[in-house]
Amino acid sequence: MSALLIDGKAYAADLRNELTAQVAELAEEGCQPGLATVVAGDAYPAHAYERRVRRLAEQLGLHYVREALPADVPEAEAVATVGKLCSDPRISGILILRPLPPQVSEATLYRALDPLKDIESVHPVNAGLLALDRPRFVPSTPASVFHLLDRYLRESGRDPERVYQGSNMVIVGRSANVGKPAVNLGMARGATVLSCDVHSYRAGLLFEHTAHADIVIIAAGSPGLLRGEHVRDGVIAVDVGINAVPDTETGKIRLVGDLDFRSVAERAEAITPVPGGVGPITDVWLLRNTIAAARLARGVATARPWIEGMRLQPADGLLSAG
Ligand SMILES: Nc1nc(=O)c2c([nH]1)NC[C@@H]1CN(c3ccc(C(=O)N[C@@H](CCC(=O)O)C(=O)O)cc3)C=[N+]21
Repeated sequence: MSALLIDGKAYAADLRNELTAQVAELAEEGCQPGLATVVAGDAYPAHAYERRVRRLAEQLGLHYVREALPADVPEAEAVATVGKLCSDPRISGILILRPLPPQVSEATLYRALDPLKDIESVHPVNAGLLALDRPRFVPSTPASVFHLLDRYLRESGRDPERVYQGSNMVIVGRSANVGKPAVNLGMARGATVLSCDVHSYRAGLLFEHTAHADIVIIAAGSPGLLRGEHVRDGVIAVDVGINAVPDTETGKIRLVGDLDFRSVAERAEAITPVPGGVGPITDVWLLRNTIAAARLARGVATARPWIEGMRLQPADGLLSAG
């Protein structure tokens, strides 16, 4: 079987078009959503992603503010910067880029966020709402995974909910920003979800589990970890890995996923490529959450930033704006 390629770039382009229309709608009401990013230190991944996000925000015509802090920034100063952005009325959403320098605790900085501007749902209140299946914002990477799965299933003529409710979903990787929220999203859709991580691998269980999966979502940060012999024929494989590795022939650095693409594609029904799969949707979804935050701040009833096709109750009915 040679797998169907799920084209994340095309999906991202369609989503971008939707956002263009939403920004135009808000502009008619005199509202310009604003996105602020906080990047501390000089970690390449943080700066590369900030550039992606900034480019898209500017293309969409959002107000954009970038706070760049030095690598030795005291934690209190980073907290004060976030606090300043929280009280800036022009800012609808705030993205704190990872990784942070070691002296700045993610948990401390995330708690400084106004939950209504926390567009990655890293604040405990928003992470809790997501765990309760009532998300205010769905974090962009797991949201992109399920947006892509939803759309692929619908376009292949199936009802996503019925597929999820009858499926074994194996999620490899337990990060707070991808693996764990993805487990919640999978459960909220009725899938039978199994979460694996390095302990599953060390115990020799990982490949036993993936061999029975109908849907595999892998965000392990381990290039080519899952190979064709580790999955069953007909699996739907979603690769969230973004690993920079030297090309074996040219030695040039290239991006690869956590799937051994060629061997898994031989067995899968459908597979996402790296690059060109989940990645390109991520920054678009972040902007989607930013625009949703702007609409929520204006009390626009329809601003229910859940993923279409999910039976998730919107959070804004649950909490006051506090
Ligand atoms: N708070 C926070 N949230 C993040 O989501 C976050 C972060 N910090 N820090 C850095 C990482 C990195 N990250 C990427 C997202 C998409 C691509 C992406 O779209 N990659 C393209 C390829 C890009 C290229 O070719 O250079 C693709 O997969 O097709 C890459 C990297 C999000 N990050």
